[in-house]
Amino acid sequence: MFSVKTIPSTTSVLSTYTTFTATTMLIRGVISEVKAITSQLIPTRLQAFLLSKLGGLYSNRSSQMTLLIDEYNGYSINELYEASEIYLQTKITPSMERLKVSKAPRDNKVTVTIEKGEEVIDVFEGIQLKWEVTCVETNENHQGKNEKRVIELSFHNRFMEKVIGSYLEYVMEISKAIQEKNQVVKLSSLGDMGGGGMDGSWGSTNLDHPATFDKLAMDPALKKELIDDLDRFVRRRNFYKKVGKAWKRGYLLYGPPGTGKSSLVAAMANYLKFNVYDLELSSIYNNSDLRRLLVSTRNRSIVVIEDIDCSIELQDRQAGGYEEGNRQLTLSGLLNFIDGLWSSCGDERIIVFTTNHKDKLDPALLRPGRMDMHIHMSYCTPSGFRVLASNYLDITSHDLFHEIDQLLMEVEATPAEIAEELMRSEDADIALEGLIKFLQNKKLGSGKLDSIGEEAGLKEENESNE
Ligand SMILES: Nc1ncnc2c1ncn2[C@@H]1O[C@H](COP(=O)(O)OP(=O)(O)OP(=O)(O)O)[C@@H](O)[C@H]1O
Ligand SMILES: [Mg+2]
Repeated sequence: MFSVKTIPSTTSVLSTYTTFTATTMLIRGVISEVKAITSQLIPTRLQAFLLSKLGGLYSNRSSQMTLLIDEYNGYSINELYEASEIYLQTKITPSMERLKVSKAPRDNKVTVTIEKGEEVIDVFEGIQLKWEVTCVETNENHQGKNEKRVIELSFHNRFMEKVIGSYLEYVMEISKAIQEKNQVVKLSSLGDMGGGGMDGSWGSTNLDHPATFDKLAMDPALKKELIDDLDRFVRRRNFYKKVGKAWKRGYLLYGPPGTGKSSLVAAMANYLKFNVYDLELSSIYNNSDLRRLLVSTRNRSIVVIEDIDCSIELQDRQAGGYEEGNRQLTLSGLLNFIDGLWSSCGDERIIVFTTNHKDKLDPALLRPGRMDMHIHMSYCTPSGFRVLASNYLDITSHDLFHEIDQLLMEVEATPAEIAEELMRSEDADIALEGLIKFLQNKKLGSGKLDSIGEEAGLKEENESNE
């Protein structure tokens, strides 16, 4: 029997195991071959010497098995790495010499993680395991660095199956529970955002957006429909499996600027606790970049493409510069990834497109089944105004509400505009009067009014003109 210590370069647990078995068999094969050859050609003493050397290469090694857990798995994040990192946070002891501490804007506490070079000893069902955080140099560029972190897990090789079958599962479970407890929704964008890569990889930060469905001024029935739709979506894992559909959902948000499309995306993310990937198409040059980025997004996430009409237009203009067929980002490329490749390589994915001009969109995007729900975000209604008044002024009724309701039915004002007016004063009377003035001005189309009296007069005049 020869024992080997394999250092598989792959990070997948299953393929690690396969490599292990294959390598053992290969070495056994080589040794028996050498035995066969040496017995024919080489004197017996030399034979013994050679075999002892060759055998020693392996048999003198310890029976220790080391699994390497890479930070990246090709272009995508290695979930096992993340899980291990989080799990190791629970194993920190005062005897460690170096630890890493950090705090992200929306986190309510500091995070302590193990720094490279530190070791952690763990015991699981009687098995002793050693964790070690290391750093290796690499030719690939990850987030602007030429090194990547690797976590090593060592144990006696006879526990291989148990470690892979139960221990790593256990590590994943513990880390998931910790993540759920400290859940902070992340926003990932292209380019440099702290941890972000200038190399065109995702950089992420905590999504520091307070938007929630409660605070959103939108048609109450539509809001309810959307929340129900999201609830149904996350509940239906088995349904999607059963009908053989990828577990994803697409939403198209359309409406004028300032009606809350971006806020709605944040509200969805905060509601579901899904991370958001802000995919800016103008910084992507071709379909393969797009593919790489989409493949490296995680499960339980929302990919947002804002202003889809402009993004595609921009790409078309650039297209002139990129003549070679595949060096180009195309709408059909985008749709292919959304329908095909990307959607089948992950779970619980939501994609959101926003646009100010639904009519300008390529009909391919609007085809039934492509975006599951089209959501119209529109000008502020009286019921929307109630939500804003309660958000900004903490009031649920006021004498001036009736007049404002009337104006809102005649004037197109976005929730963003109303919100801006309501923020002008903490005094509800002043703020609401200011809002009335603003709406009346808008109704007139122009002109500045000085006093409420004049406004009332102008309003009547205006009405009689109509
Ligand atoms: N429906 C809304 N409910 C509550 N607040 C809103 C709403 N719409 C806009 N606001 C306020 O206006 C600001 C701008 O809105 P937001 O960025 O969500 O609009 P948008 O529709 O995405 O605009 P654009 O088309 O320009 O991207 C928000 O931060 C929020 O304070
Ligand atoms: Mg927006």
